[in-house]
Amino acid sequence: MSVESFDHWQRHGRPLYRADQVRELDRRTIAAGIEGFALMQRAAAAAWQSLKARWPGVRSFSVLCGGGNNGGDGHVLAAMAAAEGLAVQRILLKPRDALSGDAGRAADMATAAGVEAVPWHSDLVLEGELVVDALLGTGLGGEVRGEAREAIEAVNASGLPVLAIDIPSGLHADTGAVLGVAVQATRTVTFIGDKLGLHTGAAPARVGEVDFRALGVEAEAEVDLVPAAHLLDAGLIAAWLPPRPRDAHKGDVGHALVLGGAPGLGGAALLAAEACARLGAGKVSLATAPEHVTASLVRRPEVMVHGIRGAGELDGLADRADVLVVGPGLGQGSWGQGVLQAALGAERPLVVDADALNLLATLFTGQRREEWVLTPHPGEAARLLGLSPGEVEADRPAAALALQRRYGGVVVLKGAGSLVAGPEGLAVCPHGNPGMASGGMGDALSGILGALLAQGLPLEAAARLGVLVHALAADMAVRQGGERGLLAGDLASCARILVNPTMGEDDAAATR
Ligand SMILES: NC(=O)C1=CN([C@@H]2O[C@H](COP(=O)(O)OP(=O)(O)OC[C@H]3O[C@@H](n4cnc5c(N)ncnc54)[C@H](O)[C@@H]3O)[C@@H](O)[C@H]2O)[C@H](O)CC1
Ligand SMILES: [K+]
Repeated sequence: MSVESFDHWQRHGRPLYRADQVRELDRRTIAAGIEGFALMQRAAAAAWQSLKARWPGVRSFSVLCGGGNNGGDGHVLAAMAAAEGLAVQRILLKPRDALSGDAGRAADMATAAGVEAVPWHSDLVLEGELVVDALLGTGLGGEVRGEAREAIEAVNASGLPVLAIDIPSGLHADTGAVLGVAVQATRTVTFIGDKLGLHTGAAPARVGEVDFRALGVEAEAEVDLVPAAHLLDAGLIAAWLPPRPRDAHKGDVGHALVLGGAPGLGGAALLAAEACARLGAGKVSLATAPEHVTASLVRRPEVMVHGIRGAGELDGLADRADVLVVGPGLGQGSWGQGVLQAALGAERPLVVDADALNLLATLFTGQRREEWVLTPHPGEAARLLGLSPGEVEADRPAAALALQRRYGGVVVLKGAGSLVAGPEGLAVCPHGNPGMASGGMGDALSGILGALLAQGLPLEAAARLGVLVHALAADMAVRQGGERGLLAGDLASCARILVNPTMGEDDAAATR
């Protein structure tokens, strides 16, 4: 299989690789005739272009070079910048005689270009307008130790903007976990294979903007590696949205039933139902405790609200719907247990969230099915896996894949860099913001997923698209009104704009 076609990319997202896969790409490229040092020069040239694009007019910078090929990239970049008249402070973590192979050649190239080598020492002052981090790349093995740790702390303490080469030093290339300490980058330029660890875990808060540069490798190294994941981007929306027939009527575009809102917990289920309606389900029903009916109808009369004192009063509702969303405000008491039991008994695709997930981890154990989407946050994921939340966060890709293997269907592991694990593999959503860490956001996501499933999207595509739209909508809402006070309703309104590609943000502003 050659590099995935643009159409595949559009429908599945850009491929992401683990460090070992990128090394394999590297090996194949060299085997195809592009030698290692030439590759290093391509990487350095790409990094230099990226630096000038982000900081045009820069006249001086410091570059910290580690002892491996990441450092080698830094040396070659220093030589290129010096050739264009910049003042470069080239700091070596390891002396020249400790460098070998391409890294040694790179150091000699910089020396030949007249860039003095300054040995690292703990009270060194970083000079220049910005710092280039060429300390550690994909060769990082374990907690950062020794002078590398000191150097990373000095970079972060400098307050200077940072261009990270390949990956911010200290981040795990596969999991995005911080291994003791990690550089806080303004921009990360990464090569050959975009890396899974740049888009999940702690990475979204550390990498700044990711500038991926293929270096022309895919042409040389027949890429028949199965990517570790796909990066979801906005192109996916247009590729997957089902066209709406001009003569459509509400029966044609799906009926979703939201089950939740136990006594005293009415808001979450209503938020899910509202998001479901906003994202285009033809009909939305809400089965909730009787005390919430009036408030729900006042808030959202388009939703068909049914007050049920227990699952026995569902009265065929589930059979009349195309998809069930169960969990928002479900509670874990007898009302919620009965409603979940009924949902599990229905022959319908399910979106399972919140307390329904907690019940799957405690009372309804051993469940596994193909036609459902589970949407745990790290705490719910930990309960479902019998791990601690810290263990889940230490390797989010592994946790997402483990959940999918155990429970089947598709699993959305929410959090910074949400992950979607399904039969087609793993997808990562790099969008979203801390404003989403507030009540109702998860309810909105489950409603969005319900709407896309109700409109006929296949399970995994609906999950990938729903997570992407949810996060992009949150980013749009933040652009419009800031992070604090971002509400689920704001997000649902922005999500609606995103799934109507003809509408732009300014059109939407005009309709408010
Ligand atoms: N296709 C490609 O992958 C290309 C990669 N390039 C660059 O090369 C690095 C990977 O280089 P490598 O020599 O394998 O490893 P690093 O330079 O990332 O690190 C090795 C360096 O770091 C020290 N070290 C390792 N672990 C630790 C630790 N826990 N604490 C402290 N120090 C540690 C080790 O001793 C070595 O000195 C890749 O990221 C790219 O930047 C090519 O230039 C372009 C193609
Ligand atoms: K680096």
